[in-house]
Amino acid sequence: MQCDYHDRGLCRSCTLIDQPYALQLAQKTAGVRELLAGRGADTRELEWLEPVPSAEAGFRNKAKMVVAGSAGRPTLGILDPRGRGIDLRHCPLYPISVARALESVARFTGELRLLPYDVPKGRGELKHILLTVSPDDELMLRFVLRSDRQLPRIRENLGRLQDELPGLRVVSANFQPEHKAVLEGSDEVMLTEQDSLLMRVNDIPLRLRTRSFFQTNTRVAAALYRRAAVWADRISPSRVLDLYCGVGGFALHLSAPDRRVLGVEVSRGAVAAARQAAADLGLAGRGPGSARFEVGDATAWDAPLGGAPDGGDRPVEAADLVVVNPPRRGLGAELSARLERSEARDLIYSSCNARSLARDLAAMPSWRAVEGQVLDMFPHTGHYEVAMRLERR
Ligand SMILES: C[S@@+](CC[C@H](N)C(=O)[O-])C[C@H]1O[C@@H](n2cnc3c(N)ncnc32)[C@H](O)[C@@H]1O
Repeated sequence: MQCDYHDRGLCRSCTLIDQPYALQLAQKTAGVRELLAGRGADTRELEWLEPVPSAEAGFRNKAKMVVAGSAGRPTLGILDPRGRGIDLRHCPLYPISVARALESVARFTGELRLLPYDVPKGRGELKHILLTVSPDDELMLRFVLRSDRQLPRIRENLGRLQDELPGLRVVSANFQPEHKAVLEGSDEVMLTEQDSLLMRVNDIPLRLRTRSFFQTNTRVAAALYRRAAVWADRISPSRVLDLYCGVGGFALHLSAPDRRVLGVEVSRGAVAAARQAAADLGLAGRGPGSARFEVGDATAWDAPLGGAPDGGDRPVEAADLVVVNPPRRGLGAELSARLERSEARDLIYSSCNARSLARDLAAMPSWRAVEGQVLDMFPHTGHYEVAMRLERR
């Protein structure tokens, strides 16, 4: 893929962009095999499935843009080493609809003369623009501001931006008052009535709220959830536990009339969104065919899963199939130990960091890896997703 920003030395985020895509994919596949084999995971019976490639351009569903420049002529992109803005609004990783929307947003903030936050001087109001696009080309826009001073002006004029961007469904203002390199703060106000973006993935109507995680490459995420669903159908579990469930991508793809699915996630907004999607699909409740979501720390989760033979609740360790999809840091010692002594017979581990995956698998010697697949969620970088199916030895 060719990128002007890269060729002109303005952006170096895509470290592998000069390598042909097929080579990138082959290196990722070879890299994960080597890493797992070298760290003590039981991979003797591991069969690798064909890797899932990504589109080379237009695959990222979320743009996280630092705003800099002047009030009348903002830049949306990154900062150079001296804190000056580099405009990346036509970055080829984003779909055309995102580039168009960023044009409109830049014009809008310029017309309102919202002063970009100046990092070296610690002055200004507008820090970041966060824009997410759904598979139906609908948009969620979040203004990250230093304070609420400019909020009334944004509110008053928002109708103009909505007229220009008919797909703009969700708009919010997030406040990040501190002078530090953090993308967003903990306070957020909605500027539209609609508070979640419909993210239809494989016909499952997931809902994304403002501060929740969503896989950044929607098409590859769709392949990941389909892969997990195929594995689950083969395993045919009656109780599924989805730890680190986010807005419910795995849990809702794995639901079936004879299964109870429980998702656990630390973010309240994500759990609310997952519950809404479950209700939309008619999966609310606790019985067979239900998908339930609870707020909790996955590493310490001990609420009951439901479905005991006596009609009562069973401990969570009694899940037949556990799905884990942790952040880059992985499961850690505590959860690895719980999975090691759990009653579960099957485990699906989806990881965006093969190093922490390898460490966790080495800490769970009673599990053997039987199938694995690299899913290239992040082309042109060294990162990738890897999905593993494990069975109790
Ligand atoms: C890689 S994302 C996976 C989300 C989801 N499985 C999906 O496919 O979109 C990791 C998720 O774990 C959540 N998380 C982080 N630490 C957690 C913890 N200790 N307990 C539960 N959830 C946690 C994050 O909020 C995030 O939603």
